[in-house]
Amino acid sequence: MSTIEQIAAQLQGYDPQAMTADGVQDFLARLVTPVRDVLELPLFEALGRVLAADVISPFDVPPHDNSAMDGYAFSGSQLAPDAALELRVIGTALAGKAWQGSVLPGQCVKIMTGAVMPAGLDTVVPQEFVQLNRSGDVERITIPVGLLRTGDNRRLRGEDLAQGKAALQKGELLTPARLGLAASLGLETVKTWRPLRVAYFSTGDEILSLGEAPREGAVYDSNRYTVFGLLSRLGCQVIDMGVVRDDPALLEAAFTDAAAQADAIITSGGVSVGEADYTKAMMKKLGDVAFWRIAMRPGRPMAVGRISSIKSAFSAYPASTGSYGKSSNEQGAMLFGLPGNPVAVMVTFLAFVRPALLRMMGAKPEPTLLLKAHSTEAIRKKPGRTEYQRGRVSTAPDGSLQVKTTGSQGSGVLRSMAEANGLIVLHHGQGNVAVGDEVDVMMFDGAM
Ligand SMILES: Nc1nc2c(c(=O)[nH]1)N[C@H]1C(S)=C(S)[C@@H](COP(=O)(O)OP(=O)(O)OC[C@H]3O[C@@H](n4cnc5c(N)ncnc54)[C@H](O)[C@@H]3O)O[C@H]1N2
Ligand code: MOO
Repeated sequence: MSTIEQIAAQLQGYDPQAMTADGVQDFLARLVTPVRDVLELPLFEALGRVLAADVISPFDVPPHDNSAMDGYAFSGSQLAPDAALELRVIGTALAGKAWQGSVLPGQCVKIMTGAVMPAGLDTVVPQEFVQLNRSGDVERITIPVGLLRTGDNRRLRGEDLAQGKAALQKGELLTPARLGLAASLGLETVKTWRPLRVAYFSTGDEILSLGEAPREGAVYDSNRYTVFGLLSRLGCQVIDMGVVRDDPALLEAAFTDAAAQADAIITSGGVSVGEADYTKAMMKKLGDVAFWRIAMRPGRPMAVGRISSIKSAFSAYPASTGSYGKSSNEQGAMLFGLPGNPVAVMVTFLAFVRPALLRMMGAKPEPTLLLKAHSTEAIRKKPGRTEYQRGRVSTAPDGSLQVKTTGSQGSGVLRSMAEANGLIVLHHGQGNVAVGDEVDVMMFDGAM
């Protein structure tokens, strides 16, 4: 049994001609396998990579008890419930330099934010809370009654992170905050999974590459540019293979070449029922591929599977950024055969390909965050399919979120996609939307 057949057999009621959006996600989650090669990267090169191992804190953070305020450190056991506390100031503790000496009852030390707490002291009174009395060289403070409790304004050693504990976990994407956290532990490098290499090409005789003269019935290729952008935002290494004509020999060369170098291949076009389409036939010949009709709009037809990596003698398509060697995927490269229509490409990428690639990158799977916004207009929707409508979320005068579609929802209309900041997700069972109804929105956020 092929892998596709095996997964199909595990799923109840699998029907390639009637897939739901949820069913596609479930299938893909079973089909993809994560990369295995680990790279140890300096922090400046690790942004957007996925951790291949927990980051263990080599010490307590903060390393000492320290003050959270500019003020006076003292022993809180002297606080009385019914009397102000008067203390004599015997020195100053600066940040970066521990204060030496012992502090007796009735004494305190002026302290700066971040400075190490002097031995035996556990409480800090912020300077604006005290009354300062000076007589000659002697400084005294009075702390009003009822203002503080023992331990106030002191940050405890190990309060952020305890030595030996995981500060970051395997499978987490390295965000700016996580890079900062790793740096705060003094770590110069982190272990990450190697980046994914993704090859993509557009198919169709009517597709022009930029620089070609316009001709009747032909359109400029936009899909390679949107796919390039979406992949780059994900931190993938992209391999642009151009436009491939609807010719069996050219298609075979493109697929086998892509499979030999990439972890995944993304194509657009040729997955519907058009007559002069060799694309589907070639996918079938070279791989283990399912052809789906998905109950969704846009993005109805899609092909998914693996293309076996027959080694080509040489590659005409070197990786455009860096090189981490050949694909190590013995099972062949994942294939995502997206429909040709420009918006269908982007929607199927965001809904299905992106989560699948994140899994391949070794990232911990996280459900897509949907936020709720009130629709400013009525939207017609038939139950029985998932619709992704291009919309713009904004803040309503009452401070709540509202969303409006950005015009024509035709699956070739990129302008309304370019104006949108998210996709309104009208779920499978959902019907018409009335003005003011709450709808779910998948925000583009960092994805595009
Ligand atoms: N009888 C049926 N016809 C169609 C069906 C169907 O179910 N039954 N599905 C429709 C849907 S939905 C879509 S989407 C398309 C998908 O067809 P293909 O994947 O075979 O794509 P093409 O026919 O090659 O192209 C569709 C459309 O998109 C334009 N295109 C293609 N590639 C690019 C590109 N790289 N840059 C810009 N534009 C591109 C192409 O010119 C066509 O206009 O099939 C429907 N038909
Ligand atoms: O749904 Mo097709 O994928 O409309 O353009």
